[in-house]
Amino acid sequence: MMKYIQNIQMLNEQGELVSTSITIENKVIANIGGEQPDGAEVIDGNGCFVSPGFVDLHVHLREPGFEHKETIETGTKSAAKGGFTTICAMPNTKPVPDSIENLNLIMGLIEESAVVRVLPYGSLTVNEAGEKRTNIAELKEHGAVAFSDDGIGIQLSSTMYEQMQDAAKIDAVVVAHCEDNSLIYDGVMHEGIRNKELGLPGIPSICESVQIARDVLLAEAAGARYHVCHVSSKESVRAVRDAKAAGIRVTAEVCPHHLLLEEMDIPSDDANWKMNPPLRGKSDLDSLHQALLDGTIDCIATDHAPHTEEEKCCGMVGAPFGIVGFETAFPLLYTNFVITKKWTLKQLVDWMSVKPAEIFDLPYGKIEVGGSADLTIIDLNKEQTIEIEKFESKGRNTPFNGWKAKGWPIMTICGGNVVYEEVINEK
Ligand SMILES: NC(=O)N[C@@H](CC(=O)O)C(=O)O
Ligand SMILES: [Zn+2]
Ligand SMILES: [Zn+2]
Repeated sequence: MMKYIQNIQMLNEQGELVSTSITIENKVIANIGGEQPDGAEVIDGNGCFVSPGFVDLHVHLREPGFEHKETIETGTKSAAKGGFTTICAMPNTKPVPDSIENLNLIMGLIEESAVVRVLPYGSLTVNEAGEKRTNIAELKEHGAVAFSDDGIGIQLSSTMYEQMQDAAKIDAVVVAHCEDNSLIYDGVMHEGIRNKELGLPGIPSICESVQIARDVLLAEAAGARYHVCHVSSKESVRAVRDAKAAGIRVTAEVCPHHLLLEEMDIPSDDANWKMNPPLRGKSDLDSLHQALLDGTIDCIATDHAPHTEEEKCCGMVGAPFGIVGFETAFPLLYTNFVITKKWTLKQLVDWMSVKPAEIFDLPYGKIEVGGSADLTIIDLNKEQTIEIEKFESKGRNTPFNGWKAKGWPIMTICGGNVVYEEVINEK
């Protein structure tokens, strides 16, 4: 089976858009810029931009165990609509992928209902309880892409250190949600200015940065590859920057919401603005931007975290942390940072596809002959208002409802298959 995508624009090495065509044969890219082969199905790109399918190292699909929030089917349809073709699913499900049996169960569910490539994490501790260590070598052999207890920080230094030592032996990446439980203080948003105005308990930045500082030293001692989840504060940025300068094998991700919003944007005690880590101050936001530009932060990850309307209805205290991210990530970042000339399109594409794939040694994230045909066709001129009612995700929990943005994916191709196609009369 052959597909020929004609009349599309691709980024070259210099970051310029050039007109080209792409031939797909079975699951791979067979040719770039070639003639239309006989018998190929023709897809007209209408002069749109073609990006490597986005790669997201940090997502929550909720199945098994929390299907009322999201399922692998709805989560991956949401990912496809957002232009993502490879997503790494965090292990805070029920059961937790902490054993071969549980990991196999999850991989079976993925096989049954995922529309894009889902690579599951294994957990670092049994049931993400922070006590008994999992056998990560065994989990890796059975398909775990990397290891994390996302949702909760690893409190005990020795647990983290010993898992890092095991990870180093098999060249696995330890991925950390950094949060010192003794520094949460029952907070629901950033400990800064806005939480005081709203009368809500705050989470200080040290809750995150202290654990990152600990972990980079542990990673150095263990010789492990260490990746920091959702960096949110300037002190955390500094800890990562210093660690990189010291030659420690650390990488880091930042989420779109932490680049777009800060604490003073929070309009009211509304749980659609509640996520972990919280939106911090303007100086933190500025520092995250600087860190992306200077390479301290390596990539962008959505931390897509769906919850139900009932769970998010009634103020910050009591609501779970998290917001959805797949269907708004690219248009928001493109509109606010590429159109405004803060970033180039190539930088954004690198941070959303090339770099994340490299961090986990994945053979995706690039458009190259012989590579997997993972492509996202994007109409950079199409302007649309974000409407939660139109989400494929079951989650409607986002602070971005009603925002206008340009740059919408109109077709997503994963492993040669069209997994999302814009319905023209959708409006
Ligand atoms: N980010 C969040 O606010 N929530 C995530 C957990 C996590 O990423 O820490 C979730 O699973 O809901
Ligand atoms: Zn987390
Ligand atoms: Zn998460």
